Amino acid sequence: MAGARALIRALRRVKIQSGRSWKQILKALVLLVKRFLDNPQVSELLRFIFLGTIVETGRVAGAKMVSTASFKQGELSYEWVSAYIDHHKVWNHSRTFRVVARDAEKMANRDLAIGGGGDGYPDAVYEPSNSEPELFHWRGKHWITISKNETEGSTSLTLQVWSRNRSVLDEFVQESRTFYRSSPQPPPKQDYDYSQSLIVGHFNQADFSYDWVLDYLQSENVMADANEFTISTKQTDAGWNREDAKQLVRYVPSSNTKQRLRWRGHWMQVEFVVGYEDGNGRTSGGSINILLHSCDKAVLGQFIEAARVHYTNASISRVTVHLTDNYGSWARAVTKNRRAFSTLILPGGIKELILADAREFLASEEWYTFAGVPHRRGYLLYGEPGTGKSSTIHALAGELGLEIYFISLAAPGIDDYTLGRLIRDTPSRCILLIEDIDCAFPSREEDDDEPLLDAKGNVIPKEPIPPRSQVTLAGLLNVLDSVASEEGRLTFATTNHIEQLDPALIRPGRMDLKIQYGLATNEQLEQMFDRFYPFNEDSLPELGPSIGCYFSKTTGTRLSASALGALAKEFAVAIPSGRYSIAQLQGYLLGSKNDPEGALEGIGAWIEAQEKAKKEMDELKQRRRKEAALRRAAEAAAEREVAEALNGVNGHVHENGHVNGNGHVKKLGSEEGEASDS
Ligand SMILES: Nc1ncnc2c1ncn2[C@@H]1O[C@H](COP(=O)(O)OP(=O)(O)OP(=O)(O)O)[C@@H](O)[C@H]1O
Repeated sequence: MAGARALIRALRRVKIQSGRSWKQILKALVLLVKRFLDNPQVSELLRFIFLGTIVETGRVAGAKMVSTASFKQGELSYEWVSAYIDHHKVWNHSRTFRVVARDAEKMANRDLAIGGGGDGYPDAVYEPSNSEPELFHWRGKHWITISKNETEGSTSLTLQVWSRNRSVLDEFVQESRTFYRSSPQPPPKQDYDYSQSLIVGHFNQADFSYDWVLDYLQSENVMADANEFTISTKQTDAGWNREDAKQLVRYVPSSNTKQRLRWRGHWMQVEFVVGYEDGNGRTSGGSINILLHSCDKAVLGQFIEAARVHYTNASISRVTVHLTDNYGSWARAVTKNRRAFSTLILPGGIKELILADAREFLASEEWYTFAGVPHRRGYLLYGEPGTGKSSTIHALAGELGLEIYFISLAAPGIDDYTLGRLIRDTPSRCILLIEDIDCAFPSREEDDDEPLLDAKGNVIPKEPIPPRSQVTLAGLLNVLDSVASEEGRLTFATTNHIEQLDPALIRPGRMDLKIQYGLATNEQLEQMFDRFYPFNEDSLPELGPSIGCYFSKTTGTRLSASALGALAKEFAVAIPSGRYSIAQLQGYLLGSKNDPEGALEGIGAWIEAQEKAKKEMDELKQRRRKEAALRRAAEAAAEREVAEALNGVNGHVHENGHVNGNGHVKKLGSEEGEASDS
């Protein structure tokens, strides 16, 4: 408007100054404009401006008609949209692909694979790559152009939704998300860090939750989808292949394989990171990483709780023993079949006493708190080897439903510091088992005798000397008294040499109940025979000898319960009481598993052989000791002779000042000697 007014004012001034009429002035003006437009450059410029205005107006109007969104790989939203458009076969008309070799069976859109006809060889699969925009007629009413861009390792999808209403894009994204969440097809394996959007849980092998999760995942058959395995024949790996738990070859997850499974409506990715093996064949440092397709932390909590409950239930029939690694951490757990308490053969009332004591202790936590007494209890089981100390602890753990945390004080890497850490890391209500506690104190005299030889000149093995421990008495006492030991923990220590233990270690408060395990009494021997040869009425004699059904060698008839009882009594009295361990006799009876009469018949000869071997060994030891004593006496006499001879010389040397103040003779040829000679 301002421009038009200025033009009118200018024309007025021209009219006044020139004295021409308005008609003449306008005519001149039209002529001027016409000349100007006749100039081709000017007209071209004007046309350009005109067209530009139209295009720009169209573009602005068009931009209001389309919603654009891009999705970058590495973001979960990319996976939603990608899975959704794969499902709708958007790329089927594309002409730009990358061809990869995959198993077409596992592809979301199998139309993009050139199948090999099930020949067991990978198929050629077309993966859409940098593409021209593809048109997708979504829900039959909205047009969406989708293009894929790959530049320098970064991939993205760009969507243009042709609608004036942005809510169409919202709905599309929402639908992709829902589709992805509820898809029966497992989500693709993720290599990206989704910790910003999803819950990620790391379960380290050193933590007990690792065992829960491992056990739980085994039961969920997580390996079903895997295509990378380590083949194992170890019994401890049983479970990853559930089809036949007894088969010898097992498929265990290889390092860093990622498996997907759906858990209570949530997809999760399980990454199994294999640890490293130490010199003793124990692995540590492994982990299980779980990427949970949820951002609700409560879901992770539920998962852990489910794993814990599953583990606890599964352990009811088994006893779990936790072992340490070479670095002083809890490394792995092994499970053993529970040993029935009734299979322990101990003199009257001992096992009942231990069980009742432990039960009473576990049930009286409140009392301990009330009385201000640390809630812990120590048991020392001592006595001859092979008399049932370890077996008692395993049976007790099964009976009380507790796990065993086993520490060998002689294990490499266990010192005062690591021992303290191990104890701190054990949960409350467990059995802490410290085996061969005497090896913590190197007071035991080393047997430095020369090896004993038998009649044939073979070396007779010595009684094994427990390896020395780096743990000190003070360190062990500290750990036993520490606050960390006050949480309802039963500490069991075993030893074959109670006489070598410091009284401070076994005083009440540290070791509250001390139980001696002796060699088998007649009562125990009878019980043992009964356990080996029980009578089972239900066993069918026609099937031949079996557990609970034995036959007489002389008559060929089945042995009755009373006949077996009589054999047991005879067996017990045939063996001198307190002479052999249960383990020794167990070894003997294993040779006549289905033959009680044979076991009784052979026991005399067995005892004879044992006694003979023992006598020979004692004689040999005695002879050797005598020889060693004689040899030492001869050596001492020879040393004395040399010393006396030297003393004679020293009488002379002394004058030259060569005997030191302590009466010790300086070594000839030593610096001092040489100096004085010169
Ligand atoms: N009292 C027992 N009752 C039942 N079985 C026993 C008994 N004593 C020994 N055994 C059997 O003998 C074997 C060794 O027993 P165990 O390891 O419990 O003995 P230990 O006293 O702990 O020996 P060590 O002192 O050498 O460790 C086991 O197979 C066990 O079944």
